[in-house]
Amino acid sequence: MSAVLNQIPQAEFDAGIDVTGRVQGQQALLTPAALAFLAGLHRAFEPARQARLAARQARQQAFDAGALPQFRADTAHLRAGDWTVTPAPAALRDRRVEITGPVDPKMVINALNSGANCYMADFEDSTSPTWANLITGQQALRAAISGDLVHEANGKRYELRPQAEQAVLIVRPRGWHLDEKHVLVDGRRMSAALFDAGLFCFHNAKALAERDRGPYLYLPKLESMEEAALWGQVLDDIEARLGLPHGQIRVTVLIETLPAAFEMDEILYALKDRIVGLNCGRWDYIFSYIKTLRRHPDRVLPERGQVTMTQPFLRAYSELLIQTCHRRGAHAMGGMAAQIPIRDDAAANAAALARVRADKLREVTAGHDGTWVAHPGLIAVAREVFDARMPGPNQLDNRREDVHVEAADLLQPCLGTITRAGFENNVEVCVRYLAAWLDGNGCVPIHHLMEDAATAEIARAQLWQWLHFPELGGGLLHLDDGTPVDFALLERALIALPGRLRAEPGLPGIARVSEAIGLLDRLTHAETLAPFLTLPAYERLD
Ligand SMILES: CC(=O)SCCNC(=O)CCNC(=O)[C@H](O)C(C)(C)COP(=O)(O)OP(=O)(O)OC[C@H]1O[C@@H](n2cnc3c(N)ncnc32)[C@H](O)[C@@H]1OP(=O)(O)O
Ligand SMILES: O=CC(=O)O
Ligand SMILES: [Mg+2]
Repeated sequence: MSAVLNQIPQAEFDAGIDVTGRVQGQQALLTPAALAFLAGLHRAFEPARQARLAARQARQQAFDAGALPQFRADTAHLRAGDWTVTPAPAALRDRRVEITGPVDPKMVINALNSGANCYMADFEDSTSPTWANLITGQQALRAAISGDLVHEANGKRYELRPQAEQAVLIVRPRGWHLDEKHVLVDGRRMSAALFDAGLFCFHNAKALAERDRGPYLYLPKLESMEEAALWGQVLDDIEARLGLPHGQIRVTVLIETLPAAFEMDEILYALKDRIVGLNCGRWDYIFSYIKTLRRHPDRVLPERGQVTMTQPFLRAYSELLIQTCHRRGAHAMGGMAAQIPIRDDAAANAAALARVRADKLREVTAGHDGTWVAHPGLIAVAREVFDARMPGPNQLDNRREDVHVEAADLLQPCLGTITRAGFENNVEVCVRYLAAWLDGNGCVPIHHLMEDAATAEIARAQLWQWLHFPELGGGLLHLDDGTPVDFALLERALIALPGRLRAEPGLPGIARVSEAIGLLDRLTHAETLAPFLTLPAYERLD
């Protein structure tokens, strides 16, 4: 890359910005220039962010009143048009295996060294956004990029492999809906998305450009083309202020909300100069299906474990994503199987790996260009499956012209049941995950499955919808053994939990279990489904 970058702008102390969090060493990140840069982003884009969040609410009101998502009439010309996105940079042409994970220094080193093609460093679904986690994560990424990151834990020293052998770094900032309460600009909380993405780009864009890379971002939880366009404006502005060439920052967008599945072409178009691909964020997508259609009793989902990617509505979503991406020259990334290695039980471990293998085989056969793994122990399985079926760096030329997905296919009801084990598992996952999250841990293994904010949201939203089913006009739901699904059932499950959890030694977040139970109880009793679990939980963090 030959572009000459301007110096990062120097700035005077900005009296309008107030940092309320304190973590050792944060001054090196939150310099006057960095803070002025963040304040500039806030002042330029906060009104537009709020307008987009209000538009989400208005759209949800229409869905609650009976409307169903549909393809937009006003953008039919974009869907019909013949255009493609800017080709991927060399570093992102082959991304067959991407490892994801939180941003603590050990994880960052392990993920970059893991042998995966890319590492998605996650400030989102798998990070509990305590101030300490955010600052430590930004420090770790900055040190990793400059080659200085080392870490010591449990008598072991962690060092990075040479840069040429490291996974390509992609960073996932938090979504539009979240605030960063530790940074106030003119007395108002700034957007968490702008904080994460802005701070990362401010400190690392130049060093990445010198390596022929750029800040590469994964953008989560978008609901519309206008939200994508807002990201486009933000990234244009970041590039202009940092003196980066236009298009240096490249993005992959997660299609993980039901409304966004109806605007995939539009989202690609809105970010045409910088988008590299779309990703099937299946867990948030299932959550969003429940949330969007929460007042449509004819579309209630069965228990979480039965909602697999082979269900017709999920198959339609992934196939439409592949077809849309490949028509536009963009990568169609697959998603995350929830199984993780099981250390102390060989048979269970083999079964978990077989589930992962089957999931990856489905993805590569359908035409995905790469996939996600949650744990280094799964890289070999994913790579083997993709290597066997994808000889080139990607399969953009697999156009999937056989796919014909209509709105009704994306909205199809899903057959299945609710068992007692399924109901109780939802309760347990919510409580255990919330307790861990409140304790600062955003990703935990529960019953040998990876649980993060997205998987926990499915459990939380299902409980709300099932328990409110009579008010939604659906009548009382019953478990497959005939037991009514009512608040008494929830109470019985909640009462039994603390004793059971205390018996498990070393459970993450055990001290916060009562608080988690209280929060889940309030969220499930509330008249309306709260848009995100992490909104009320965040008020209790730190
Ligand atoms: C819906 C979505 O958004 S999916 C994307 C978000 N989710 C994720 O990114 C999942 C990330 N994964 C994880 O956090 C973890 O793998 C968990 C919580 C699922 C399991 O964690 P653990 O039970 O602690 O894993 P385990 O003990 O087997 O780890 C073994 C080693 O692998 C490392 N490891 C585990 N997962 C990862 C990872 N994703 N990236 C890098 N290293 C990892 C551990 O740090 C540990 O290293 P060490 O031996 O040097 O101490
Ligand atoms: O972010 C990924 C998802 O599945 O949700
Ligand atoms: Mg997600």
